[in-house]
Amino acid sequence: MDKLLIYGSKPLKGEVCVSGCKNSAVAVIPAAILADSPSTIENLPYIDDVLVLKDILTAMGAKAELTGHGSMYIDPAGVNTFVTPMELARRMRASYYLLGVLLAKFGRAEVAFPGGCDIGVRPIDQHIKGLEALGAKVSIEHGFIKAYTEGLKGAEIYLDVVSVGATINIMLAASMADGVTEIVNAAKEPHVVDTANFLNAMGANIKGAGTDVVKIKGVKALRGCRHNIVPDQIEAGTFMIAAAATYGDVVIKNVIPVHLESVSAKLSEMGIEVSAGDDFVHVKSNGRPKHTTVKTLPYPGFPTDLQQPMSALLSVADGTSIITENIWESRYKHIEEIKRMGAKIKIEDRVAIIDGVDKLTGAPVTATDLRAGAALVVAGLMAEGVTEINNVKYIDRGYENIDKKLISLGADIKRISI
Ligand SMILES: CC(=O)N[C@H]1[C@@H](OP(=O)(O)OP(=O)(O)OC[C@H]2O[C@@H](n3ccc(=O)[nH]c3=O)[C@H](O)[C@@H]2O)O[C@H](CO)[C@@H](O)[C@@H]1O
Ligand SMILES: C=C(OP(=O)(O)O)C(=O)O
Repeated sequence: MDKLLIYGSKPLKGEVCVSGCKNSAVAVIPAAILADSPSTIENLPYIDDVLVLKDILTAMGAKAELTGHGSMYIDPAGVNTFVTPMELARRMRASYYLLGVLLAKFGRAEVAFPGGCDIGVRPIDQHIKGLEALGAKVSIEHGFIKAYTEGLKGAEIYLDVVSVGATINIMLAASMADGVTEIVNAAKEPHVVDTANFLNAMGANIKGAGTDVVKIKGVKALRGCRHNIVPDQIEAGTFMIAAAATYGDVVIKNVIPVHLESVSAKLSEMGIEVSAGDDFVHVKSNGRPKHTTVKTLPYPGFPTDLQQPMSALLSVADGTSIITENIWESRYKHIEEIKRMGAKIKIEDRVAIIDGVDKLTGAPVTATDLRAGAALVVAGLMAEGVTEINNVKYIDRGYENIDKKLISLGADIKRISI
């Protein structure tokens, strides 16, 4: 298992290009098998989740091939099963999108219970409620979610909680249902919109993605298309935070600045210079950030996926900062690790009280999940001395070449393969 050695206290300077969005890629790739002809997906991040999905589709009979950097050709013609391979499906969260996809395609789906980051209880009751409203019978048996329908029919579905996964899964299933589906209290994240755009490019009729109410008029068939994945706003936000943490001066390219408004606003409040162009943001910091409060919320609120990297930055802010994690109840596992580096943080239920210290010092630490890993990278970049990050596999699930990109900005990082 790889580890990273970060020799910290080096300001990041220069330009870095953001890859395609993980959470969009993991929805669009399975969606491609809804079509009756091949698709080419471009701007895909080269990360473990994408490679696992490629293997899942291949195991199910599709032709899924990487055709150059960031590009995957998917021919669904050979897909011959409604059962997902358990071992592969459990290696990621978003394998559950095959539930909506296979139900729409075959009227049956057997999808292994998904894995993904251990950041709290991750129920799927809203996915199930939505699929049942469309006319599926759903049961949980032997580690599989099994769904069956005589024919999906459009319905109005009110989500009790704003859920990215449930919104996308229902959209996938409803795209070829008979009649109109309305998802009320839908998630508005950029990856929800990107998935709807992909489905529409294949011939679906989805309106309102990016608002609270998504309307899907079912169509008889979908055809393959070419699609460019939107930039990853979480990777972009991580680089923005890393630039601020190292008193750096970084232009982050290939982004959609409006997707980053909550992060830009928060960094600006903390005294960090943030400016934006059409497809880039520029982050410049000359000194210690001011303390602040952060509350994680569904989009367009501050994203939970950036809470962990942000907490690393706040550990050296001037004064006491308060973070409230409203989405996942166990998303503070990185805090014990950052405390080994000298941070002063107290957790009370969903609130982290962070007393900013003058500096962090490098230590051996372990990533417990993807964004915990990103937080430790940010901490390591600003710490005095060497930080050794173990369990880098979690980081590789969601960041393409994080070490190489940071090295290109002047960081001193070594990857050790054990
Ligand atoms: C692959 C992917 O896109 N992952 C993202 C997705 O995860 P994921 O789609 O799993 O997260 P959701 O948006 O569904 O979860 C949001 C909240 O709703 C709750 N909930 C969710 C579903 C459900 O059926 N019942 C229920 O109660 C969850 O416990 C959580 O508190 O959105 C999260 C919130 O932005 C991000 O942290 C993840 O990076
Ligand atoms: C929690 C995350 O991912 P997943 O839902 O794939 O586990 C994440 O991207 O931060």
